[in-house]
Amino acid sequence: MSKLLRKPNTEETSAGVTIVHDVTSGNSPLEYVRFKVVDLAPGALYKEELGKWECCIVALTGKINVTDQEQTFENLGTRESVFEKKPTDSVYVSNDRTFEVTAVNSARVVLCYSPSEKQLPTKLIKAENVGVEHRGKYNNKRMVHNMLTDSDSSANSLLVVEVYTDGGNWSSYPPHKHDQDNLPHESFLEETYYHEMNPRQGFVFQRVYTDDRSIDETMTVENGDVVLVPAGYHPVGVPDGYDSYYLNVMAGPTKIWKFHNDPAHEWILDRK
Ligand SMILES: O=C(O)C[C@@H](O)[C@H](O)C(=O)CO
Repeated sequence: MSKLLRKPNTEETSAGVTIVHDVTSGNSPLEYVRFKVVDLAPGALYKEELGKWECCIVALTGKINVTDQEQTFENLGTRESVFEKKPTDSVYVSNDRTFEVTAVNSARVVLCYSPSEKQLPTKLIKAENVGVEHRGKYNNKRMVHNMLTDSDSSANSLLVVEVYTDGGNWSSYPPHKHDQDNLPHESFLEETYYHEMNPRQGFVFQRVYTDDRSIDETMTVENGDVVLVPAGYHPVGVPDGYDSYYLNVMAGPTKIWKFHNDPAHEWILDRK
């Protein structure tokens, strides 16, 4: 299996808590992005001291309470399935704080991290304040939920978006990359993809490749998988009959998303 593809863990880690994914700099090629998916049974508690990491806690499905031990936000979460295709609530918690998440009912929580030194206020990102964007034409249509964008000063480094791609379409396409710290032309941002499919037995294909092909992996991605993008172009193709959801976390030395399209395929954008 590709080193860039991670399968979900289904074994309970402690009472009512399953760490489905845990991508760290120790077990991956990523230095700027850490990523975790946690399943909580009703009433279960997950607690973490952040140290020098900022974190965006996404109420992916189900309902949760979140506290940073000063403020508490209750009944966060808007959906039972990501395929309800409506935005959800998140909480931004800065470095050097401790947070707790308690499940009100059965919940899946996504934790998105990047290195951070400067403390910022804890912030509730309410579903109704998440920007919804429609991109693309022909078979390149997708819908994006912008939870933390590069123009949002709520976080130091983190970018978090959700992307819906209907069956038969492509996204992160034409292929683009952001692996050179060469602004204003291109920024360096690592990225993770957390994928789901509807119906859940579906699969999508994701290719991650660099110009020199030192990375060139084409992966069959199934429900609940994570794909790591340390560098390179990273398009996603979705077979007919199945809808795709993914959540992206991006971070790097500068919080600017300035991507570079693969020149071989950029013409896709110029079609009338
Ligand atoms: O517009 C899309 O297809 C989504 C992608 O831009 C995705 O968020 C990404 O690849 C970011 O670099």
